[in-house]
Amino acid sequence: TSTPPPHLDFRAFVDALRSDDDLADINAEVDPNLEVAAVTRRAYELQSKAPLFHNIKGAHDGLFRILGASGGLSSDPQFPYRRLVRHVGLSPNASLGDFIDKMLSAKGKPGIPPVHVETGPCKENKLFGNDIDLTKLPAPLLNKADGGNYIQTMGINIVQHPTKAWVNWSIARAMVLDKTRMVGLIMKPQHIARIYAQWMESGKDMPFAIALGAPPIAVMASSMPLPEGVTESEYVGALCGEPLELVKCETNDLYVPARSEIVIEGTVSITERAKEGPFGEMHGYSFLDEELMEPIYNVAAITYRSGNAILPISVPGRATGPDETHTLIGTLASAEIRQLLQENGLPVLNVFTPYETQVIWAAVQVDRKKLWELETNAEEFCRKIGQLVFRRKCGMQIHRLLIVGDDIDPFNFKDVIWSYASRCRPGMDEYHFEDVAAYPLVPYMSHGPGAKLTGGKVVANCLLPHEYKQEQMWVTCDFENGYPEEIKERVLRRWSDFGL
Ligand SMILES: Cc1cc2c3c(c1C)C(C)(C)C[C@H]1C[C@@H](c4ccccc4)[C@]4(C(=O)NC(=O)N=C4N2C[C@H](O)[C@H](O)[C@H](O)COP(=O)(O)O)N31
Ligand SMILES: [K+]
Ligand SMILES: [Mn+2]
Repeated sequence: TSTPPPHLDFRAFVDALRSDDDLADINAEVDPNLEVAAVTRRAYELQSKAPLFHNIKGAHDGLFRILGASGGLSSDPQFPYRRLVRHVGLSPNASLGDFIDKMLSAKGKPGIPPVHVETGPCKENKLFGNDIDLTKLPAPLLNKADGGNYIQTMGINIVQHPTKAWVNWSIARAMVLDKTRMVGLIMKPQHIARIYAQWMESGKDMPFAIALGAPPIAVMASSMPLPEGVTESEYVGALCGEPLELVKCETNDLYVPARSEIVIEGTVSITERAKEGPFGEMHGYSFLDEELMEPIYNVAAITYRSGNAILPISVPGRATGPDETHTLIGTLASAEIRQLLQENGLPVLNVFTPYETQVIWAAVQVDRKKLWELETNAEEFCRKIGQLVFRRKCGMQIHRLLIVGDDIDPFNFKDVIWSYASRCRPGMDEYHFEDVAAYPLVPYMSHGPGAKLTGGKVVANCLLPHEYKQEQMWVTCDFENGYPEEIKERVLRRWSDFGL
């Protein structure tokens, strides 16, 4: 069979990065104890090529190579989002707006259920029972403060509701605990936690599978807060217009993408917990007192591709050069927030979480002409948006919404911060929400002055009062807006002659 396109096959995705000259094949031996992660972290921060480590110290029997920064910005400044949009089959010059449009393009369409195939590349090698020793795998230590080796940061956590009506795909971190066990974060209101709670009620351990090196477009849907009850694999089918191909797990009834690099399967205990973390997280902090007791994953089988399977990793941290917790989590939550606001009839054009705000803030771009028709005002409009976004799961990790006009590009932080700094009057233009669910991983919540789990959210109105009812009463003083077309054309034509 011919190799599927990059958005449906991880290996093809890696080859596409190589043909884009956006991949560094590193054959020198590299240590999974911090060195691999440090290289990856610097690759994000310098927006270098994605590092593919072919020679990991301690790798054996084809387990494993490591790919870092699969969701980082591309190394070509002309196409900064190329690596991202390759996940969803868009052309190299596609924008973040195109990426969001693509991920929302299956809304309202019926899901296309995956098809079950007999076997696939992920079945080429199988480990059971005594052959399994997670402590012998080169699972990377990602940050000097981490509490363990996080083998799972970019795989798809697959769990099924006990009624079998819903199979959820998400990304949730997990670290090696011992020979056959991991421990991983399972936190409300995430769907893995909702389904886990159902298994607890049923009194049975929760079957799981983690598919690492899964089809890139499936990784995107796994990182997207799709509505409760939506089976991500069916949404991906609708996105692609064709069903995903899945194979059955060895030790439970779950199904995984047939072309995955590595599959870890087993059951999550509903009784046993262990200390999880600390973990260098998405806001750029690793708190040394992070004492989480999280559920234990009991590993019953590991299956993997021949030819040296590849483990993708994410090394979260400061978004000086964004990593997957910014480029995937932020952008995909933005998509669902836009969908929510548009479905509620609000004149919202786009939503985006600026990397410079560590994706804790989201800019909401409003069509001002349509806003006039609502005959509303800042207080009423901002409160309505806050009530919608802050009371839904897709808004969980956003703590500040900036309401900006259509003269502002939400993907351009200089635009966003200009309107916030100059049009949002302190003490009068911000509407606070203290009774909504917070995102506890935000440092001023987990280690801040107030309650940890609720509040700390605000909607900032970055529109002047008259923009709610008429044309803006100012000329923006920049080259684009401050001069007639004829002058701008003349200046552009003569620019090089001026020697500027
Ligand atoms: C792309 C990506 C997403 C992540 C994560 C990571 C990466 C790379 C790592 C690197 C492992 C870091 C932590 C960060 C950590 C995290 C925890 C809560 C909120 C945001 C992040 C968490 C996690 O450990 N637990 C969790 O519940 N959700 C996570 N998400 C967000 C979820 O994948 C996202 O929210 C989806 O929508 C879930 O699907 P669902 O809607 O429930 O079907 N991880
Ligand atoms: K998901
Ligand atoms: Mn879900």
